[in-house]
Amino acid sequence: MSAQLSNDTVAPRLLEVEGLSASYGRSRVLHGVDFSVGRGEAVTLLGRNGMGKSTCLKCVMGMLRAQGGDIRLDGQSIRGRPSHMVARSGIGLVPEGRQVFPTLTVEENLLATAANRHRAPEPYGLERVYEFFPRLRERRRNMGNQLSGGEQQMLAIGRALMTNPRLLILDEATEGLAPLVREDIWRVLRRLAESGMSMIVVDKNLGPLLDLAHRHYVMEKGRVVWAGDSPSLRQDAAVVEEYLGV
Ligand SMILES: Nc1ncnc2c1ncn2[C@@H]1O[C@H](COP(=O)(O)OP(=O)(O)OP(=O)(O)O)[C@@H](O)[C@H]1O
Repeated sequence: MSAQLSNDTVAPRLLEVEGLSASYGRSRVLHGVDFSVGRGEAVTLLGRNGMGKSTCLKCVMGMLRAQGGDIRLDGQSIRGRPSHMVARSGIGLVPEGRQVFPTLTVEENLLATAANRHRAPEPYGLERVYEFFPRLRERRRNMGNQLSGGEQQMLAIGRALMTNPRLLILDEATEGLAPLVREDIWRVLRRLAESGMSMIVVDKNLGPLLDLAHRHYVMEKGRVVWAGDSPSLRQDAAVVEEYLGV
């Protein structure tokens, strides 16, 4: 990691999280978490339930106040920014539980999020989202609550894309979906990664994550206990067994 840190001083990575600590009430759940995402890199946060992955994402998104440490996007601190400003800075969240607007159509859902857009040279519009998700084009006049779970997930990803993210964050994007639908979602995420989208992915399915992501951070009780690339994690059966219980 030291070689990586010395690189960071030359050119900041896209996202740098350093010494992050956070609590819920009096209970501290993050104890100095460090991780980073390079441009065009897909990174995962791994670990069993309750280890602090979602809390890290909430702090990055400005949905929970970080108590210590720093969060930098392109070298600039975004710690303490409200979430709509974080979105406008270029971080798009696909939240756990999807949270699509049930009484808006697919198209209205997509356009509603575009209000918080980050300015980009090649902005995402409806057409570009529909290219990734032809199914959403077919369903564009349907209400959010008329969609299947998989379609809602596609819409949640489409909505995040409409903000023109520099960094896309996905929290449990395949949870509760049938295996074939999951595979559709993984396929789209691989296409996005291949298109150069920087991503943080939190998910329980290690196999597809090893194919999708370049690097991984394993969390245990609010700390990063292992960091490395996909080939190293594939080979490290002890880490997988001890911290991921697979
Ligand atoms: N709103 C909250 N209020 C109080 N404690 C919370 C809250 N949300 C999470 N926690 C606690 O914080 C710790 C970290 O939870 P977090 O949701 O970040 O874990 P996680 O690794 O994302 O796991 P999961 O996959 O279960 O979401 C856990 O002990 C959890 O019980």
